[in-house]
Amino acid sequence: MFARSPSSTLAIEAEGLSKRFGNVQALQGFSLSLRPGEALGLIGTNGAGKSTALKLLQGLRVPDSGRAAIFGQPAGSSGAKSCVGITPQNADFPEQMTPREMLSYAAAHFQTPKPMTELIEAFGLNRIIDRRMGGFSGGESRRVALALAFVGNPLLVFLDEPTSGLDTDGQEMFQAYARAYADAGGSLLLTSHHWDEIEQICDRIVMIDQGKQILEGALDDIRRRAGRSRVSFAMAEDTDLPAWLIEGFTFDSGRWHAIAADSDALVRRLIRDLPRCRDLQITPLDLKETVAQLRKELAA
Ligand SMILES: Nc1ncnc2c1ncn2[C@@H]1O[C@H](COP(=O)(O)OP(=O)(O)OP(=O)(O)O)[C@@H](O)[C@H]1O
Repeated sequence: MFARSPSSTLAIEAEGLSKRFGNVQALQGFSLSLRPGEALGLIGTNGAGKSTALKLLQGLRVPDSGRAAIFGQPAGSSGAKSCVGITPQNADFPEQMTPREMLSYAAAHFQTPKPMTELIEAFGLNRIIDRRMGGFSGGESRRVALALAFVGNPLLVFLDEPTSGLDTDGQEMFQAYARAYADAGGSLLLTSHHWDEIEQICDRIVMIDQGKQILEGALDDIRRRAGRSRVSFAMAEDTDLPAWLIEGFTFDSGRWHAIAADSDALVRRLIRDLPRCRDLQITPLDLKETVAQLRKELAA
């Protein structure tokens, strides 16, 4: 379904990338290796340096220091570009063209482009594929932009906030396609503020804060490192509860919740002190909670 990488060469190999804009150190000493078939999520607050990192890796900006290679070729070189799919920075498509014309035009530049039918289905373009793009909604343009990233059947795709402006259907379609792309050997680097999207697609995350990498690892390792689970049970908010429980738990949507390092011990205590509690559950933390927990520990 998707192109396979030619060898075991790393899809991305970046070392010590730094970029300053005036007084702002947008990125400092950014290093990254991405293997074929890996999906990596770059996360961080607004202004953390994510788009800057992507632009340096795409060769759209020149770093002040450091170097980056794409499948062994300098970022921004024609060799690197031929391996890469990106979404256009602004989806200001020519108003008179249709998505079919635009995608066909782009496809003609690649040796083994994706079949049009696959892109139409993957990104839900059937209703708009033959409409002129003048007047397209933000979400419609975004769907075309995402299809453009994949049209050349690339070995590596860069996606900067791919689903911003997309409706739920569009988000789900994109997530399924991106995950299938990585499972078939494609490499993917995306930025997103949607934690659930990162969890759906990515194997690994890198977190940036004020231009510096502060957390990196496979999602499973990061969850293990956080070493916490959520313990929750169903009970009315106005129940008379033991004092220790009121201090440690919060109430939300009909359930009491706590984050615990030793969930078994907490459950034993609950059963002893609150035998009436119902539907006791131990669940893993979601990515947002896991990262918040690790950041708390790093700051301590
Ligand atoms: N061309 C530029 N000129 C001046 N400052 C810039 C420029 N590009 C980025 N910056 C600054 O560099 C910092 C990093 O910006 P960047 O766009 O990489 O952040 P980001 O993590 O992608 O943020 P967001 O989540 O808001 O998109 C910010 O403080 C931003 O204002």
